[in-house]
Amino acid sequence: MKKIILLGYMGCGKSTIAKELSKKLEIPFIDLDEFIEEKVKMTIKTIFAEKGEIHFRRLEHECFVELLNLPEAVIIGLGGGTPCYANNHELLKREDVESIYLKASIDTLVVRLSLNKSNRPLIANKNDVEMKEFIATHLFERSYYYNQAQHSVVVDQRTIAQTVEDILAILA
Ligand SMILES: Nc1ncnc2c1ncn2[C@@H]1O[C@H](COP(=O)(O)OP(=O)(O)OP(=O)(O)O)[C@@H](O)[C@H]1O
Ligand SMILES: O=C(O)C1=C[C@@H](O)[C@@H](O)[C@H](O)C1
Ligand SMILES: [Mg+2]
Repeated sequence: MKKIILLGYMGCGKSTIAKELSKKLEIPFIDLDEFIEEKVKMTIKTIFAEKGEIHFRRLEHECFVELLNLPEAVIIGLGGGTPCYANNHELLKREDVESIYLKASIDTLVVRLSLNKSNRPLIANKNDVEMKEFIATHLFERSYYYNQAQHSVVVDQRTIAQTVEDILAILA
């Protein structure tokens, strides 16, 4: 069965949008970050701190493949970095998936992330000015991978409900 994959930078709204989409489509939603945390019984923050990012990226790839191999239809919300490592971006092009990039501007990301950054290890220790600089560079580096998705929707100035409608139109 087809998998619907939502991807994009931290804070673009993957988890929020996927939850709503899941209600509308009556297809279960699995958040890759949460799946990883449950599997190894550690938070992402602790995995980064104790095992390092390379270990996390390997685990993330294995878990992503495991979810793609599930027999049933599911909505998968990727981690912010998932498409950018381990050739995961190639998996976004598979025929049995619909991959959708939630495209947010730097300003949108700064607003959304400044509200809740403590659980996001890559930005947890940055002030607002450092965070904007970091996001600008990082988003530029990552855009190539995000743009490998089959579809993209701009999420700036859109409510959660509007973005869900935009995605439903793509899937129709
Ligand atoms: N229109 C909107 N669409 C989606 N999220 C929004 C919107 N407006 C505000 N938000 C908020 O943006 C924040 C980030 O959303 P969310 O946690 O879903 O992002 P994410 O892409 O899953 O991030 P991460 O990669 O860190 O898991 C949340 O606090 C959410 O409520
Ligand atoms: O953008 C990233 O590289 C990350 C995003 C989060 O979803 C987590 O997967 C982790 O904090 C790394
Ligand atoms: Mg999320």
